[in-house]
Amino acid sequence: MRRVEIFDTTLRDGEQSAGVNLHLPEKLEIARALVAYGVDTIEAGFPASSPEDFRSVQAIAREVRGVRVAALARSLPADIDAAYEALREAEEPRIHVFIATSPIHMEYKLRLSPDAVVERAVASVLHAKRYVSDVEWSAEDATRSDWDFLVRIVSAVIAAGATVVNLPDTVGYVQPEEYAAMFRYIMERVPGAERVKFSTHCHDDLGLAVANSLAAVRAGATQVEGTINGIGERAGNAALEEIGVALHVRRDFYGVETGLNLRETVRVSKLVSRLTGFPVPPNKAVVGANAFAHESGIHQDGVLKHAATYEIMSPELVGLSSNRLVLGKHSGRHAFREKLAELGLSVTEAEFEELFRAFKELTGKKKTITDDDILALAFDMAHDGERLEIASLQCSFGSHVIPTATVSLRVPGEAPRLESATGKGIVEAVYNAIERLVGGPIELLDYRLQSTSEGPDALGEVFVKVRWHGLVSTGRGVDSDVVLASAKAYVDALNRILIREKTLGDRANTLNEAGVEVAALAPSSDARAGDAEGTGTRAEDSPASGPA
Ligand SMILES: CC(=O)SCCNC(=O)CCNC(=O)[C@H](O)C(C)(C)COP(=O)(O)OP(=O)(O)OC[C@H]1O[C@@H](n2cnc3c(N)ncnc32)[C@H](O)[C@@H]1OP(=O)(O)O
Ligand SMILES: CC(C)C(=O)C(=O)O
Repeated sequence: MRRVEIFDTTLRDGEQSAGVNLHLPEKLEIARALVAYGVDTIEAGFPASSPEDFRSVQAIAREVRGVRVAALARSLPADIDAAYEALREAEEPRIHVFIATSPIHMEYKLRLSPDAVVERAVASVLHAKRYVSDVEWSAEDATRSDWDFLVRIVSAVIAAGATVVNLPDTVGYVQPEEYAAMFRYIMERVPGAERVKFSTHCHDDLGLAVANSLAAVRAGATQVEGTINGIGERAGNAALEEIGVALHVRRDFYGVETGLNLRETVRVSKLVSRLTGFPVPPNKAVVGANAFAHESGIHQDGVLKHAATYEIMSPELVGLSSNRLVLGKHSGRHAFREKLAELGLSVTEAEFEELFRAFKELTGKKKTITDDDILALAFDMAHDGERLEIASLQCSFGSHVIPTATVSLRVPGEAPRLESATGKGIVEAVYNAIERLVGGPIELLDYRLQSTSEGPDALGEVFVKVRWHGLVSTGRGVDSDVVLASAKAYVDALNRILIREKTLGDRANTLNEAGVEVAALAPSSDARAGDAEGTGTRAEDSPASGPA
């Protein structure tokens, strides 16, 4: 198979993304990850552009081994001198010189005639050749250049010693067939074309960067340039992870191979996303969070029967441990049954149908259905009414009173329990009272309050995350009164923990973050009577012990 080299320019063109500024330690970390990913060349920067870029290229050239390191330079002696200085200690240095060849760039930007551009291009290659044997030459804006002019200038730079000829689609303008035709046209007419590598470098202004790169490979290009996650100037560059996987999955079509270690794909993508602060969209090909997630019933059924029905590559190929079946409103019975089995819930056929109906109904109210939601549905079905519930709530708070809450809690199989407590705020007072009622300690890990809609009749919606009995759970409460919504959310989270303990039994311990043994609901206690925030009040009718 023909070998296609991968030229990564995440640290040069990728860093040209508006809003990205990578510091040296971050660049070194990315460079090392790129070596593990198996790229052939890392374009480490543009040394003449700033002392910081110079130092980064120098450090990568000095410290990163097992890869070719390239540095960019304009067709100016000083730029080329700086590139060489920075690359001096590289194992395999490459100087990358460029000049624009399109009429618009030559006339308005460079203010040079085509003859002068050819002269500068040749002089820059000759200058770089004094330092290194490996010189890449790029025709900036090649795709808006005259093809015969490209034949002329490419012939001249090859004669001057260029080892790689890059024909970039600098402004993301070209179409796949057109780009392929351009490569063929030039490669067929340039003397010595067989001695050099032809390279593609595409931008994504029309969303075609990857398609154009692949079209050039079909036409004979032997080097592909791009960036991880497709970051780069304007709409970005061609996404290397997509190209790498496309060339592998469709090797029957392209007949080429790369040196990429595809199992590093997700790892390097995540690293670049984290260090650049550019999130990867969930629907992004290959590395998006949903790239191997299936939500609709027909797809989930197919994947459960044979993954290849809806997956053209395995998640393991790119370094993921498995695909994901996401339960949502489009899911069907096969996936739901699989989830129940995964959660260790065994139900009769009639119960299954009832649960499935309840699940479908829930998808109309909630965007994401979690394992806890399924457990709660199963528990509700099996133990109708066996839940903690706020029976009543009385609050006293204001600008000059200590916030105090009295909560009456319905506990399965008992008379309601009653407790009062104070807090720094009224919600804390409510939570302290509930903690006394069920037996703490309960740790509040997160609390969020939002409105369900706009306008005066909007409801307060509270989300909490708590740790109790060593288990962590979220809870949700909705009410026109935000304090009551807060109480409901807290109790909902506690119910979910109780459900997990009851439904999963021993398996709950595998979910037990703290490794603490799961306890039964503790008796209502005055254990915190001396607590600075507690009133110590204990209702007379509180039972001595709670349900097992
Ligand atoms: C398509 C690409 O991605 S090319 C790489 C683009 N990357 C960058 O530009 C990032 C780094 N750039 C920089 O830090 C700065 O632009 C520098 C340091 C390189 C130059 O800064 P300045 O000297 O202030 O020039 P400025 O950026 O304003 O203008 C660019 C100059 O380079 C010239 N130029 C552009 N390309 C080339 C080239 N390939 N060869 C020679 N000269 C060039 C322009 O004509 C212009 O020259 P002028 O000042 O005589 O009109
Ligand atoms: C310098 C060249 C390779 C470039 O980045 C472009 O044309 O987009």
